[in-house]
Amino acid sequence: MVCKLFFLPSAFRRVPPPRLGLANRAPPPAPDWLHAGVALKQKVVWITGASSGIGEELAYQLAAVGARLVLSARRENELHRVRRKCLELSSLEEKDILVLPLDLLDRATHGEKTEAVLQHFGKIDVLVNNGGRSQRSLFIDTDIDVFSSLMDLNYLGTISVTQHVLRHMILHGDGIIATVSSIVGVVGVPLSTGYTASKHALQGFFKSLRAELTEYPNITISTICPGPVVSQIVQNAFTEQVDKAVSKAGDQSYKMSTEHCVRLILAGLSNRVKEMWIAQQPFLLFFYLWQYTPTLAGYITNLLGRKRVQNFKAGLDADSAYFTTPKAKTS
Ligand SMILES: NC(=O)c1ccc[n+]([C@@H]2O[C@H](COP(=O)([O-])OP(=O)(O)OC[C@H]3O[C@@H](n4cnc5c(N)ncnc54)[C@H](O)[C@@H]3O)[C@@H](O)[C@H]2O)c1
Repeated sequence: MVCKLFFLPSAFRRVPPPRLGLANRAPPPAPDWLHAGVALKQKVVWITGASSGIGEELAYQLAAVGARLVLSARRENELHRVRRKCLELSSLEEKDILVLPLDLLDRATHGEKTEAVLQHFGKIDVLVNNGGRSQRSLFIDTDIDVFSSLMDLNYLGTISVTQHVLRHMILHGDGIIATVSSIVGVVGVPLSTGYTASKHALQGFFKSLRAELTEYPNITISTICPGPVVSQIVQNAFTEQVDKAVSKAGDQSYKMSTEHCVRLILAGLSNRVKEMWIAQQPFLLFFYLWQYTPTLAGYITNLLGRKRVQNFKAGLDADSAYFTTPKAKTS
């Protein structure tokens, strides 16, 4: 049975409110039940997309609990920056953190990258499939190439690395494959049709893979579905054309802090939770509505979505438009 970890409002009342900004990142003291990350001490954890946002913060909090790390993304200099900070924050030694540049789109290299990790550490205990990009554009105005790029990166890139690592875990008989999906792996929202499709693809893929692996009870397939979290995700999102950048990332003040999200992810991973819904209200409510009352969920999403589309078309900050009257034009 798929066990979900629901982060209920009562659970949130036990931790300090999220703080904003990646710069302000010293974690507040966490209650005992969240210190479960210590179960990952000495484990070899490979994080893709470790150069910013959730992946970067995962590196810091995993280093702090003594996990040995493989840091992957495309920008090697950024990975070295993250590695230096991990060493500062922990008692890990240089050999405990491997910087391994990796492009999720370059699937031909994923086998040799996996071999490089095995050569360095001899094993992989946890793979965190975190690298990915979002989308901010209307379907009607978006090149089909953007949809292809989103699937190549978020879906095919992820399952390609997974396949190589899983072969090793099957030999070893143990491990965790954790994939950062999204709230849009469960619900549907406007302006992110291709992104939502790629995360739904991951959800379906990993549900099926989990069912294929019942002979290996010690291999855990975990999907992590965050709501909005402070990161570079909107800034890096695809738009109407593959090479067109988002003009302005918009307000992040309504999002969960990266530190808080990652602390909850570590609690889930330590307990081998198979699906995690991690969000502040009102986003958490949306998971429940889409899961249990989809007709009502669709009705509410259409009401909010209509406003979001109108704001987007008017050049306003569509992401904060759910809650506030947007003031700033995005371009
Ligand atoms: N921030 C949110 O609100 C949110 C919500 C739900 C899910 N997510 C998911 O969380 C994950 C991390 O995103 P984030 O929010 O930290 O955003 P981010 O943009 O800060 O980080 C994304 C990471 O993916 C890496 N990446 C992008 N393309 C890559 C490629 N071709 N090869 C290798 N690495 C690549 C980036 O370099 C970066 O390290 C993503 O899968 C995203 O879909 C984010």
